[in-house]
Amino acid sequence: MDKILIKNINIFAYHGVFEKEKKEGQLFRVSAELYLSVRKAAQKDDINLAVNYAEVAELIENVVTREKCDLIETVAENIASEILIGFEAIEGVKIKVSKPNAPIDLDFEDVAVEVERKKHTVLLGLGSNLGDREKYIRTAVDQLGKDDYIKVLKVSGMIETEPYGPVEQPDFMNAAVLIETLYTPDELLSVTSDIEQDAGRERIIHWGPRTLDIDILLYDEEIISSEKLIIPHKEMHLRDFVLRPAEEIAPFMMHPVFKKNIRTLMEELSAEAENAAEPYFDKSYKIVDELCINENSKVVYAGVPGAYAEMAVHKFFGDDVKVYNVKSFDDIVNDVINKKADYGVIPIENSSAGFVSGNYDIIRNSGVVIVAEVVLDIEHSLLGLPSAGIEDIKKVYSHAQGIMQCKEFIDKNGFTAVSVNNTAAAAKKIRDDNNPANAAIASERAAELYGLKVLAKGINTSNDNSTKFVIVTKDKVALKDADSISLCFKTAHKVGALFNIMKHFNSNGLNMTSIESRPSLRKKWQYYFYVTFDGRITDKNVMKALGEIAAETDEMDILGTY
Ligand SMILES: O=C(O)C(=O)C[C@]1(C(=O)O)C=C[C@@H](O)C=C1
Repeated sequence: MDKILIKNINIFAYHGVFEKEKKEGQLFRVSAELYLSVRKAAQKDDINLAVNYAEVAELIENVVTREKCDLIETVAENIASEILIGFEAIEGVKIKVSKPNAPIDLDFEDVAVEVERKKHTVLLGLGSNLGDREKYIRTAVDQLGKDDYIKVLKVSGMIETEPYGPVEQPDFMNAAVLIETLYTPDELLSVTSDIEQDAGRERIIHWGPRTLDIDILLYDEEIISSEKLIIPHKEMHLRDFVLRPAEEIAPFMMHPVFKKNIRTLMEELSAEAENAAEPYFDKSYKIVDELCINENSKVVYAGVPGAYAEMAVHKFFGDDVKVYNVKSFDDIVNDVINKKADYGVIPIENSSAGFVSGNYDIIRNSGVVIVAEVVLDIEHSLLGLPSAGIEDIKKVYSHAQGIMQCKEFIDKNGFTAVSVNNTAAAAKKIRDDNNPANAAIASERAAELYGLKVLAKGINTSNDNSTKFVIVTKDKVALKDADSISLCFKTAHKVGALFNIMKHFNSNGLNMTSIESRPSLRKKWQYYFYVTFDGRITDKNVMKALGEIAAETDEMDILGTY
C-alpha cells in the first residue's frame, strides 16, 4: 500500500503524569505514516484527489495541544483515530509520539510510543420479530451511524422471513449493514449489544423472539473464536435470510473460513434449497399424553430373577404389573411383536462398558418401538458358595457386560472369566454347579435369591456405573413430551458418507447424544448407524433434519422417541 510520511513535527505541549510536566510543558515529536492509495491523484497530478498532508499535520498539532493527557499512549491513540475519522481516503495510520525530555534520571536519547491503527470493514446482520420490526432495524442503523468510530457504508433492503429453529414465533424482518469501524471486534460487540439493549431485547429463550438482534457476520477477513464472539458468524452460510441481504450490499466480501465470497455462498445455498428434502414425519406415530400401563400390563425382560433387567422393570413400571422373564433379547422382541407382552425392557448402553452389543440391531430388525428409557445404577458383587472364600475362586461367570464392567477386579485377582446369558443366570449356575472355585458377578439381590455369599462388593471399575434400558412396545406411540429420538440409517461405503448425514444435525441445531455403528451383515464394510439426539418429533427442525437424512440414506428408520 502507498504511504505518505510526515516526520518529527516538533510540538510544545503539556502531557505527563507529573504536576511539573503539566505546568511547565515540554517538547513532543510526532511522526505519522498514512496508508492510502495515491494512484488517482498521481495519475491526474491533481491536489484535489490527494490527501493534504499540511491539513493532517495541522490536525496532529491540534490534537497534541488541545488537552493535557497523562500518557503519550493516549495522545498517539487520539491522533490515530482522529486522522482516520477525518480523512476518508486514509485507510490506516502508524503514529509515533516521542518525548525526548521525559523525566528519566538517566542519559537517554528519546522515549516514544508507536501505534498502528486501521479502518475495519464489517458486515452486520440485523433481525427483529417483535413489535415495529422495521423501526427497530432503522433505529439501530441510525444509532450505528451516530457513533464516531463507525461509518455506515451500505444498508440492504429489508426482507421478511419465517423463523428458524424449534420455537414457534412470529416472522422476522432481516437486513444487512456494511460498516467501516475503528473498533476492535470486542468493542464493536459491546456497541451492538448496547443497541440491542436499547431496543429492549432480553435473551430469554435461545432461538426465541427478539426485538432486535445484531450479529457481527464478518470482520475484515478475521477468524475469531472466543467465549463471547465467533467470527465469521457460525451459521451465516446456512441461512438464506442472512446471505440474501448481505449479497445485496457486499457480494464480494470473503468468508475467510470457506474462502468463498458471499455471492458464491448464496448460490450454493440456493442450489441446496432447490434440492431440499420434504420434512419427514411418520404419520403412523400416535402422540399420546401417557403410556397405557395398568395391573394387567405384561412386561418381559431377559434373564432370571435377580437380573438387573428385572430391577429396571420395577424401577420403571413399579410393582403393579405382570412381570415375566425369557432367555434372550430376541425372545423379548418376539413376545412384544406377537402381543404376548405389552412391553419389553432391553439394556442398551452401559456408562463404562459402552453399548450392549447387537441390541439396537434386534430392535431394528423386529420393528418394536422404543417408548421410554430407564437408567439403573449398577453395583456388581462377587458371589460364591457359602462355604467358599475369595482365595478359593478361580473362575468367574457373568454376562459379557458384567465382565467388562469389572475387568480391573478380574485381572487383579487373576480370575478366568466366562460369559453367560445373564448376570443372575450366572449366580444360579454357581448354586447349581456347587463348585467352591467358581463365582458369579451379579447383584446382591441375586446372592439372596440363590443362597450365595457376597465375597466382594462394588467390584465394578467405575464407581459411577449405570446401564440404560429402553422400554419397547409394538404400536408406534410417542409420548407428547418425549424429547429424545433414536434413529437408524445405512450409509454407502464412500468418502464423506457419514459426514454428509451428520451435517444435518448441525445445520438444524440438533444435539446428538450417542452414535453406534454396526456392520450391516449384507455387504462387507457397510454399516448401520444408530444415533440418538435431543428433539421432539413434531419440531420443525427435527422434521427438516429427518427429511434431509432420509433423502440421503439408503434406509432410515425411527426406532422411537422417548
Ligand atoms: O440384566 C442383567 O442382569 C444382565 O445380565 C444384562 C446386563 C446388560 O446386558 O447390560 C444388564 C445390566 C448390566 O449392565 C449387566 C448386564
